Amino acid sequence: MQDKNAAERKTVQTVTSAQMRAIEAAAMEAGTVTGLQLMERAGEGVVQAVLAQWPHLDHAAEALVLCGPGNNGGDGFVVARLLRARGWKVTVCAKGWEALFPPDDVAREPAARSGGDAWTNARRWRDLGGRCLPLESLPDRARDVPERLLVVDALLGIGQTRPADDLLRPFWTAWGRWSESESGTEIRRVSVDVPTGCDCDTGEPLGQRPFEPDLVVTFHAEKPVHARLRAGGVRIVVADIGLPA
Ligand SMILES: NC(=O)C1=CN([C@@H]2O[C@H](COP(=O)(O)OP(=O)(O)OC[C@H]3O[C@@H](n4cnc5c(N)ncnc54)[C@H](OP(=O)(O)O)[C@@H]3O)[C@@H](O)[C@H]2O)[C@H](O)CC1
Ligand SMILES: [K+]
Repeated sequence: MQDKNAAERKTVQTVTSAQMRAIEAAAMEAGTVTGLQLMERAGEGVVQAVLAQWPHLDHAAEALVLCGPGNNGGDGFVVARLLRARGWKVTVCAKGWEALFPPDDVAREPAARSGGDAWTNARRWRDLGGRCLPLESLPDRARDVPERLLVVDALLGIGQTRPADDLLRPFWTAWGRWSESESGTEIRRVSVDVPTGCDCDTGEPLGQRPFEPDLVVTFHAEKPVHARLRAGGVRIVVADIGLPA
């Protein structure tokens, strides 16, 4: 008789985005955790999973973190800060954070976004001297791509609701140019929580071409999209961020 626990361990818990948000809200409501703690643990989980998957990248690779306008982007700013603290060269390219990183370097703090956890982490990145370039600033020549590069997709997560082509276009355009790069360039791609351009509850693409990660690090439990990604050969890691089962 198969050990019941082993069977349980084999079954992967799957939750929908709505269930995820309810679990998160209940934990914050109960005062057992704050959104900022969850975001920090999410970023830590991504970094640990990347180092476990590709230990040779540590101290040897550069990171390009793509941050979107919401909390998925907030996770990205945490990842950027943690990798920089490990000595990585980190470039952040983002959409939706222009007020904090204006081209004229005079930060404006619009009321709209200030106060959220993502805003806090974007400011932490700025306050340690981190810069934030527009998504259109991605290196567009193969020779400008470092020998070892980690691309972090923190554009959209479980909050994506519509085609993401506009957000992904700058990346796919640059990617097309990078693929001409000399052999030996190693580019690894990791998605935070959910690949941008994927509906996490149906697994269906949102737009023409979703981000194509080698690794996805999700939080607390898989979402329905992850089984489909795993079936397609993508490595899925579930990071524990301290939420109750
Ligand atoms: N416990 C947890 O699950 C934790 C999750 N974290 C991270 O938070 C994200 C979810 O963050 P959220 O802000 O809810 O959503 P996203 O960041 O995925 O999306 C942000 C907003 O982007 C807009 N949106 C939606 N689709 C598009 C699109 N195609 N193009 C542009 N913008 C889009 C939308 O806002 P609108 O007002 O424009 O509709 C989204 O709200 C989760 O995935 C985790 O990474 C916590 O950090 C840790 C705990
Ligand atoms: K993502």
